[in-house]
Amino acid sequence: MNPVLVVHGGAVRIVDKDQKEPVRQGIIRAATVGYNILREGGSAVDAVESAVTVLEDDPEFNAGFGSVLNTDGEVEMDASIMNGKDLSAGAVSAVRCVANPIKLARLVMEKTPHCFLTDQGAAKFAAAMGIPEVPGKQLVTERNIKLLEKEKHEKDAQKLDCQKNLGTVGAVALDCRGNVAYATSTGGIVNKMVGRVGDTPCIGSGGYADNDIGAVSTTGHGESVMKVNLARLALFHVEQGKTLEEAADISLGYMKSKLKGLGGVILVSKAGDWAVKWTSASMPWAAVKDGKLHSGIYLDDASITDLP
Ligand SMILES: CC(C)C[C@H](NC(=O)C[C@H](N)C(=O)O)C(=O)O
Repeated sequence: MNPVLVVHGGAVRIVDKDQKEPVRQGIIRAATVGYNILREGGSAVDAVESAVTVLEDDPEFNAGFGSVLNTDGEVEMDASIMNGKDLSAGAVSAVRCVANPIKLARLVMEKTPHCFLTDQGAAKFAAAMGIPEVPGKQLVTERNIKLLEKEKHEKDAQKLDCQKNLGTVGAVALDCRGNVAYATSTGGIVNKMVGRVGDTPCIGSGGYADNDIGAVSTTGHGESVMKVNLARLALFHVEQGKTLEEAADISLGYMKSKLKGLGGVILVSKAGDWAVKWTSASMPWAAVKDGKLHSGIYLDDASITDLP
């Protein structure tokens, strides 16, 4: 089986001119790291975890270091991961002082009898697993302090603003043994209430993976994504015989028509097909298959190159 790796860097985002290149570079770096794991025979779970870790460490994206701030000016992060082989899943929400929430989500999946830990319990578990605590302030970037200030001064703060600098991250993979997996990680939405949990850690909303169908990772307005179970909905349509592109269009279209919710999805099928779709202004993405790297940010700027 030829491995496939797809990553995204969030939806509803107008990438500033001076940010376009670092965003593209970050996405390509993550795709390359993930794909190299698959190429060397590694598992889909390892590949998606590593790709998302690269993006959590990159301040250009709204996950890990670079996460947007809640109304108290703090970082609270959500993440989830799923193994399509046995439907095992792990998630964390409202975690504050870890560098890589996706690694913690994987530990929840593999080292506990549960699939979802939150807030203080997640922090305790992280400490028990020997994950170093990072001071919350270390995750806060100057850009996100400014973004929160701007958001607080805007009258219509609840309205989705396409100028906001956002960038939830996610990955899906198919490995050479035919296993699929997804990972998604986010700082959520700027100026969110303390304790607000979005779609990203919710299995079926932030992502889904089943070897009999494929894998999906989502981004978008969390309150909308959750209400339609966007990831599972997309895979349902694949199960019903739709192509990946059709399934993505139908499920994103449903979210838009029912809730005016915008977002994006990346998908890989068990057969090794892949698709990327969004209803927002843009979505940085990259996909690697057969050594070819496909990437883009807007609708009309997809490019194909050989993987370095
Ligand atoms: C404004 C939104 C649509 C932008 C999008 N945000 C998320 O994906 C947030 C995540 N789904 C949540 O709700 O917690 C982004 O980061 O690109």
